Amino acid sequence: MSAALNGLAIGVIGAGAWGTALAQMLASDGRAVALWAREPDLAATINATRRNPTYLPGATLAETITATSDLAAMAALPVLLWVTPAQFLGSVLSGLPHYAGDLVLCAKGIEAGTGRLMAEVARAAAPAAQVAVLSGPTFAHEVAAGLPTAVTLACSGGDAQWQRLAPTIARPTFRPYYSADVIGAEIGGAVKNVLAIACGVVEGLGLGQNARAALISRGFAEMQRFGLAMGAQAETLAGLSGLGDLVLTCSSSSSRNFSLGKALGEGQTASAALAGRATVAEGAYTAPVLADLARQKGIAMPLVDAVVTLVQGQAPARDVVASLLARPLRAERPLG
Ligand SMILES: NC(=O)c1ccc[n+]([C@@H]2O[C@H](COP(=O)([O-])OP(=O)(O)OC[C@H]3O[C@@H](n4cnc5c(N)ncnc54)[C@H](O)[C@@H]3O)[C@@H](O)[C@H]2O)c1
Ligand SMILES: O=P(O)(O)OC[C@H](O)CO
Repeated sequence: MSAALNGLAIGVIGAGAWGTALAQMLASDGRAVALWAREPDLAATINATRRNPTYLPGATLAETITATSDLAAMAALPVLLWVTPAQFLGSVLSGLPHYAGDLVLCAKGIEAGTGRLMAEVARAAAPAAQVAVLSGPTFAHEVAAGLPTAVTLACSGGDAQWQRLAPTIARPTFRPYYSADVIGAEIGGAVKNVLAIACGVVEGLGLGQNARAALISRGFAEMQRFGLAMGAQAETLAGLSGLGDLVLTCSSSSSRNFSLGKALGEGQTASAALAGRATVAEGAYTAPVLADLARQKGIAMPLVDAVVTLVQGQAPARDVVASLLARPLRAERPLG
């Protein structure tokens, strides 16, 4: 299989919904793309049937996508889009410790146990790699279908890395926008997943559109407080990878995080709502570590705390909403 990857410009690590959709988008103009699947039988299925029935059913994949489960073979590619879920970035990347190409991180989350953002995890596992972050409002099935999509591409290597990556990643309906703010791009994606669970709860409880808009706005205030304290730039948080993705994910049950919250709001227990999911709702894993980081920094994130209470099954959704509404009245300013 590795011979088949010789000379390819780009590969995707992780054949979940997002990795598969990114491979499909990259192959949309006939370019060859390598797609690494953790599951060997899934790699074989993709090559034989041009389908990923486990994670992206419905899409017919381009002939120029070559799937493999040989991780070492991917090291030869100069650009890798890394799309394993956040909690598995370190373990999978440790299989390519000497990778020295462009490593474009696409997972949205914070590592539980360590509190590390994705770029920090990546730099520890593959110190020679040049890290970038791709994040924004991007439902996988829409990208796979070729619908117009815009993302933030935050490059730790600045303009020189952007000049390398933009032509490799951009396609007529997929527009990356340049940023040098890696931390800001990471924080927007990680925090919005947690807030999307809260928006799903609002939907599940039938609390209405006013409540959801209030939650998006006050949730954005929490994202800003946390992000700025972590060194993010305000304009990144207000851009595609922050507010843009928050609005998308908080508005649709196409979001796994939103649908998890909806199930909780409808009265399912957290353990039942989380059990048996083949797909990942990153916010459930990020919420506790995000709340810990915020506490350590003295940053108030009441909505994030509420999501932690819910995903840890400590109280039913109605009680959690009642305590949020009973909080003392205060000034609106987001950073106060
Ligand atoms: N699906 C989307 O629309 C979308 C869009 C943008 C970003 N993302 C982000 O992309 C990342 C991947 O999400 P997805 O939707 O592709 O995943 P998914 O839910 O479709 O699939 C789960 C993935 O996890 C992998 N996995 C399971 N156990 C593993 C393990 N022990 N070690 C390594 N990998 C393991 C599976 O192989 C599979 O690739 C997440 O951080 C998600 O937030 C998803
Ligand atoms: O389905 P979700 O909740 O993981 O969200 C998918 C993407 O992150 C939306 O941008």
